[in-house]
Amino acid sequence: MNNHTPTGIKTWLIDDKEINSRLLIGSALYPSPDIMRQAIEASGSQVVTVSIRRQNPGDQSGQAFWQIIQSLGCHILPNTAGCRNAKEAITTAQMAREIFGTNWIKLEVIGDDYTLQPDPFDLVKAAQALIEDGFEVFPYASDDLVLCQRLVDVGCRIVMPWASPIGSGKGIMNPYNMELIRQRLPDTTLIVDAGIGKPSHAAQALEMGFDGVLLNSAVALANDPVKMASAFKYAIDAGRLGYEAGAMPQRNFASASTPTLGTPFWHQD
Ligand SMILES: CC(=O)[C@@H](O)[C@H](O)COP(=O)(O)O
Repeated sequence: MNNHTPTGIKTWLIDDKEINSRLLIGSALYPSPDIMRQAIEASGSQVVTVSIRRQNPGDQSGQAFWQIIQSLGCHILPNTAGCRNAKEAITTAQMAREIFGTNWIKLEVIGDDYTLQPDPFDLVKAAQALIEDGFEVFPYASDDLVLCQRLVDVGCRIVMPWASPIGSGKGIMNPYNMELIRQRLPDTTLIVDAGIGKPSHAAQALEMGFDGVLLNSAVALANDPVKMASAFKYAIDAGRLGYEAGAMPQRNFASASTPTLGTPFWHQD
């Protein structure tokens, strides 16, 4: 089977689904539903996260939005955005499963309103309960190694540490923490979720060996969301190719790239 995309990027698996793009994209904050559609198409993403608390496909108000999402043919990743404890998140996830017909859930349990930092205690509690209930849980976590490990311990096959707070656009705040999480959880699918502001931030995440990136604000709030979505597509492919190619080791000293030994050719007889 040829598992390469036209750009040379290998396909990968999320759960049992074969996916071409390593970009997962949000569906909020766009200037209009049509710009959202164009941006998602330009991004090449095949996984779109939707908030059940903000956009109910059963409501008349959400009908146009939902029709666009369905027409894209992407995998839907419902999220529990806005939930502030395990009980709310579990109930929201169960509603999402019925409405969207998927066992995938992006689990958000917010612990602090200012930073939108996840509540680590209720996050692990909710993740465990949802996994026992048959969900594929995509937990939004901070860049804390022990929290990510606990999520794996309770059965998460995917963990999504933040780069920086949601909507901040600051990129990877703590590269050391992120490198540690990648090294210590080599068998876990790790997706950087939140805080990505520029295509170079996303490329950096992929170069570090993260399996994918989930973002929303950087595209939706760009001056030209469609062009920015396209920029992220190329950046993510570049970052992944760079990771697969294996970067040269860094050195603290210079090493001439042009050898200067021997006689210049114009002095040779
Ligand atoms: C849409 C969504 O799920 C966000 O909550 C997600 O965490 C992305 O964050 P950014 O908007 O910072 O990319």
